[in-house]
Amino acid sequence: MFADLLSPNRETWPILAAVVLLAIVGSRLRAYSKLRHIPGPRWTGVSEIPHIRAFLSERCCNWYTTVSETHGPIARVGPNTVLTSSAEFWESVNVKPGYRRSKWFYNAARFDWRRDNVFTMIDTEQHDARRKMMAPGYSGRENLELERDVDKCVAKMVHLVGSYADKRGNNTFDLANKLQFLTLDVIGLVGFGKSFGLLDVDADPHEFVRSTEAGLRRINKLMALGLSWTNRVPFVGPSAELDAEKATGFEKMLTISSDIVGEREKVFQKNLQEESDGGSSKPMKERADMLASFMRNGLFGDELKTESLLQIVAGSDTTAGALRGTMLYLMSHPRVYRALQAEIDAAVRDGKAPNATKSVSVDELEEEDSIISYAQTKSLPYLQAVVREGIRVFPPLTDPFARDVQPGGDTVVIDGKEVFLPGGVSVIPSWTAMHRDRKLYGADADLFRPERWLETQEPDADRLRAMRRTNDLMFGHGKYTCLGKPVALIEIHKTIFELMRHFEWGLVNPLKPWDAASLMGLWSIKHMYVQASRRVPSGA
Ligand code: HEM
Repeated sequence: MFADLLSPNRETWPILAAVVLLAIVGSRLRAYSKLRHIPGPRWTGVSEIPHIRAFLSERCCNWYTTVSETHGPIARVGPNTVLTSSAEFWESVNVKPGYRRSKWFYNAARFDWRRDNVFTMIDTEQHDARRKMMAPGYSGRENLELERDVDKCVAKMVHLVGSYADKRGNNTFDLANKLQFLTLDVIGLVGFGKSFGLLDVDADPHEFVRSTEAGLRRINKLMALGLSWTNRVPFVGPSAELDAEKATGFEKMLTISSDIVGEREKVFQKNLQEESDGGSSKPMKERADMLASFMRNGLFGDELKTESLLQIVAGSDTTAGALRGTMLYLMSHPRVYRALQAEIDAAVRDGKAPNATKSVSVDELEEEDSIISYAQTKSLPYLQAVVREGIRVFPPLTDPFARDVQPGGDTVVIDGKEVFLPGGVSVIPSWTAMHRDRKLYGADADLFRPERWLETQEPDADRLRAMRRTNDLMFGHGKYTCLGKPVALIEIHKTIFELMRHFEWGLVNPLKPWDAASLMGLWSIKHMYVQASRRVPSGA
């Protein structure tokens, strides 16, 4: 009989087929039994196909929102995966010691098969040690040039938009594209001490934008098909080896960043040597920026290059997404648009913001104090509320950022009910559902209404605190909190203030304001055509 099965004939084929079928059914039933107590869309208990299809549609976030609305704050989206819109639970997932990042998502985000960066590190001790070396550089503490660098780029952005506003004839332009130039230039200057110069030439000669989108699309597919592990396979996974021949794309980005980092490291090491030989303390005289801080904290060589490249990937699409979303909602909500401009004009009149309205040349705009300072933006409550509301109604992150439940499993309380999660199950945040939770934000949670951040006083102080905590989750939590949060917040507040102070905005096609795809948890947005015209602030 056994010998017959090894060399099947007409009679043994059906037996073989039945055994295979039974094995498949058995494995699916075992998979189903794991999360059968958690509701979810049909087939998700036994198959990954619905989730894979959602990833490949490049609108997975929409599916997540529907699933959360239909099945509640914890829902099953695959035989081993749950989705949560509970802010409290997601917060706890990020601080409980046994939970760790899920390989299937974070491995896909690797851009070199040889090494991880701080974002892709699964091992928590390794992650914590690397993060410690980098945190001072990302904060303003050891990065004294941070705000000034952002100012230079925002000034160039205002100048570029002004050049379109002054154009005769068709003066429309793709705001999504210009905002990406801005965020890339900021990362270049803040992270490497050298801007990529995209705003200067109003072009992307090395095709950074196109290549980033293509790279994200590729890894989105890898992740969807369960092939993230290939990113760790020697010579199969992506490589950070330089190909000097490549004049464009990700390789060019790599060459440019690698050259700058290499140069800076040489100077740093030389100064360090002189210092230890008894010379002056030159390393401290270096540009006090992110790179210098990383090196002062012991990050060198390939690790330094990898982490520097991570800034570009982690910091450009995210911040550009937040800016695009907020500008779109402002343009489509005239009441909010006018209220923000009224606060901006009053701030300029009352001396709470620099009066730069007459200065239109880029040199003048770059002059000290022509761009609102970050400290000044904090005295503008409506602007603060607009920024919070912008990332709430249009979360700049879309998909996974998954975590694995601790090996022994965990019993969690969601909406007052105890739920057991077996060890190794992946937990995914449902960003939009979490940030539009009606119980927390009220019946109008879907509406762009910045006032909600201002009107909640006693006896609702607790609710306001909960709203802020939930909103802050957009930048991660605990030891995974976004390292670039200070950079992003400085950039977003300043940019929204200056774009709304200097220009009136209109959408070219309100029926289809942009083309958007969700790739690896980030928005890839283009074709956001707008018209901007110069404005004279009231009372100026
Ligand atoms: C609106 C803009 C941004 C948003 C919404 C955002 C969001 C996030 C989130 C949610 C995480 C945590 C990921 C996780 O839980 O695994 C994160 C991590 C990170 N972000 Fe951001 N980010 C933004 C801008 C930036 C910028 C501008 C930079 C760089 C200058 C940056 C650099 C990083 C880095 C290096 C990490 C990894 C931190 C770690 O693993 O310890 N981000 N970001």
